[in-house]
Amino acid sequence: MGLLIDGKWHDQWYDTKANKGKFVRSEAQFRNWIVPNSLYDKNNPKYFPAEADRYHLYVSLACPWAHRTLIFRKLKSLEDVISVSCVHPDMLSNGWEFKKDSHFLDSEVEAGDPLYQSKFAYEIYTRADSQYSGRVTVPILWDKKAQTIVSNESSEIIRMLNGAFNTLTGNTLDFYPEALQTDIDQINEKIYHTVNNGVYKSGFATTQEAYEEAVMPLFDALEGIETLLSQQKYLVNDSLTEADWRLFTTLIRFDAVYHGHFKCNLKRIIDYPNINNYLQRLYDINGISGTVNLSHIKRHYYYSHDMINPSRVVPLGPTQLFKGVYL
Ligand SMILES: N[C@@H](CCC(=O)N[C@@H](CS)C(=O)NCC(=O)O)C(=O)O
Repeated sequence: MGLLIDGKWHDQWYDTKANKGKFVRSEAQFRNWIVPNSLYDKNNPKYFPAEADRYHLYVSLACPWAHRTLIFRKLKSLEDVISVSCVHPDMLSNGWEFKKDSHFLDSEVEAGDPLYQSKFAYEIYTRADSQYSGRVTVPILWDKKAQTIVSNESSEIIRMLNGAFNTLTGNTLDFYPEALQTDIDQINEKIYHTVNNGVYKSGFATTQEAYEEAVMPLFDALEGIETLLSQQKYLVNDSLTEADWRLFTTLIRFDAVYHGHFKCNLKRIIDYPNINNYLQRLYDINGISGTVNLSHIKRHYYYSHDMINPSRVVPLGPTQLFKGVYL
């Protein structure tokens, strides 16, 4: 675990001392946009055109943020338009690595860096900006033509995948429809702070206060979601939207890693009947179960974060991913 400073790799853990034991997530730095051809303006340096076989996604199958982008690639029929490859689940002193390892092969996503045969993900960042300073995170949306990073912010990548490539794929499903955008933004904001990032704030906290400050709102939010889902099918009424997929990637990891490893153990997801039915509904959508790789998920968290789990022993359970789905 580490970061780049002026293009040089430094091995260091998150500095929670500066924030009274709290984990504070840094902002992603590459924030360009792939836009539909009708909106493309070559004079705007932030805009990239929607083209087939031009972009590559570097993901970790363990990472909930990267998982969002894999889901959108699937939902929006982009498998033949945007290529993908994944890092090894162990994120150690060199950060994410492109190691091929027969124990962690995935049936859908190839391992490694097929474009440049890099050893480490930080090489992708320095290829885009040789003086880059900051964290080396996944997902990375890479432009093979301009040889640069379009975006390393999952919430924005999924918006691009949702809307920019429709004329190429003919897939016009819309998970961020205009009429629901205010509601989606509102629920996203709450769930991001309390749940998506809430599990990390709990797990990476280095004081009791910082931990409790994160874990209590997390479970309040889960109770609220459980109640909401007793009245409606999805987070925004009965429409399946981006908000559901953003929540899904945290929920699907919860009982396997966040409950134990991140000390989010007031309850398990399996204890919430409505959330379980909801998870089942999402998991059963065509192609989604194939984006969930529990062996990468468990190995990554328990093995990489040795300051939380010094023995690096990976627990065998749980036996169910959620109610009714056995591992
Ligand atoms: N804002 C980013 C966050 C991505 C992120 O933090 N990814 C984690 C993996 S789950 C990572 O790569 N962490 C490496 C690090 O922080 O050094 C997004 O949503 O795309």
